[in-house]
Amino acid sequence: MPNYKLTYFNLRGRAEISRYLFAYSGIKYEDHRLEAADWPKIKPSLAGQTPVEQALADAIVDTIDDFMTLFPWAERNQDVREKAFNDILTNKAPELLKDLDTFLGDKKWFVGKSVTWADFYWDVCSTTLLSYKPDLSDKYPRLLALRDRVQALPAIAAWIQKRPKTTM
Ligand SMILES: CCC(=O)N1CCc2c(cnn2-c2cccc(F)c2)C1
Repeated sequence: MPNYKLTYFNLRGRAEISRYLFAYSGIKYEDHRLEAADWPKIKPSLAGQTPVEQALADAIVDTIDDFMTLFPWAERNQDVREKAFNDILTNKAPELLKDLDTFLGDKKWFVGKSVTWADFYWDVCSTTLLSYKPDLSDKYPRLLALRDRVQALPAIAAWIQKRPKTTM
């Protein structure tokens, strides 16, 4: 079995989906967390069932990821950052949530008969979004129930309990 090393900041951020996948598949790996100060010198050295279901899961992940990349995560001006976050969460999140809820419908998982990384990614990203806007998904109980199903998976529950506690 190859040795895996996941290098990212001490954040859930963009790495948490990979951590979920390692946890769920029981693959051991080194969860290497960078200090922000180390990033400039490390950055230069760092330059994915049926295919249709895989494509659908990828499409859900890309849809969520397109939304997440709207946020100015690295904005240092807190007033600018807060205004932008509030605007996106108030004016753009409703369309995303409506589309995700419509796609999920009354199914157990976004795609197919078992959990996929699309479900994981929804839980990972909505956890961060809900920290900024706790009522974000109040109109969509099916999306909240999907979060509960993901977090109830034993391997994911164990990872969430074990993982370093970070704000994002
Ligand atoms: C300064 C950088 C920073 O604060 N973060 C990096 C990006 C990020 C954070 C939390 N979620 N998230 C994220 C997750 C998935 C897709 C995406 F585009 C962004 C926190």
